[in-house]
Amino acid sequence: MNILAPVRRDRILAELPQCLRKEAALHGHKDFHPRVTCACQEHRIGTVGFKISKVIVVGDLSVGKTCLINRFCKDTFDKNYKATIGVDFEMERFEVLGIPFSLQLWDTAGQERFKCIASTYYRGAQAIIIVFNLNDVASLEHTKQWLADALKENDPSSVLLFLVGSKKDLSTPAQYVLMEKDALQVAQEMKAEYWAVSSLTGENVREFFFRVAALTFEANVLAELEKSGARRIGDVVRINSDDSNLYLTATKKKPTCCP
Ligand SMILES: Nc1nc2c(ncn2[C@@H]2O[C@H](COP(=O)(O)OP(=O)(O)OP(=O)(O)O)[C@@H](O)[C@H]2O)c(=O)[nH]1
Repeated sequence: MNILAPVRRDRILAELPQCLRKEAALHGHKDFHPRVTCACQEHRIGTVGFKISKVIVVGDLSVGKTCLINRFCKDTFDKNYKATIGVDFEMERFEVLGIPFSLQLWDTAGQERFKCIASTYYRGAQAIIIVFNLNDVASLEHTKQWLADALKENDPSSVLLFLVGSKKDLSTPAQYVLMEKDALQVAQEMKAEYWAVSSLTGENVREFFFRVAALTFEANVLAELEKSGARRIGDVVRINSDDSNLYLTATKKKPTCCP
């Protein structure tokens, strides 16, 4: 029996959402990777692991991490500051290329005194969102330390990074241009994708989280296909350590559309 309600109609991704700035994008492809599209079309998406991805949101206190998550998940905005104590958690459900997919969004505390509690939740993230305030250059400088701390608990070669400037509504266009120049440079050094958002007005919030969902989904499916690649027809399977080899033979119809 399926006890989950259907995914909201406005959480369905049939195409790859585009980046904000090509200079600092995780990749500039227009579509999902062909292997991912193909595997989803044929429902060859294997084990369940990749259908949920853990995402942690880190950054200085009061940069707007909680407001960012609340704008996306609940479409609310609170102008009063309430510090996050340790961590909070939201689960957001999507459908990507016809496949149900969820993001676990971990909102962590920026205040120093709660940081050690929050950091115990960093492990096992597939994506790290590092937030800074577009009107506070110190918060941008601190993003490098936030990233270093988060990466101590994660595999830097497989985790996706997003650098997000918040409170865009408070910047004048001239201030914004200056800040963006520095932020793009930091994003390029970190190999992160850059976004600028406002949780007050909602500018770019939905676009940003759709991009996070799409890219983590894509990375997960590719990793899953990579793992199961060892079990493809024609591959050598080594048994024990006695040098005997077996070759997998065709037991299933070969996929028709895979590159
Ligand atoms: N104008 C404006 N204010 C914002 C925006 N986002 C957040 N704020 C305000 O900034 C303050 C801090 O926001 P939070 O989301 O609680 O900050 P946080 O990063 O979660 O803070 P910690 O939990 O201490 O780490 C609140 O008063 C929010 O109303 C925004 O986009 N525009």
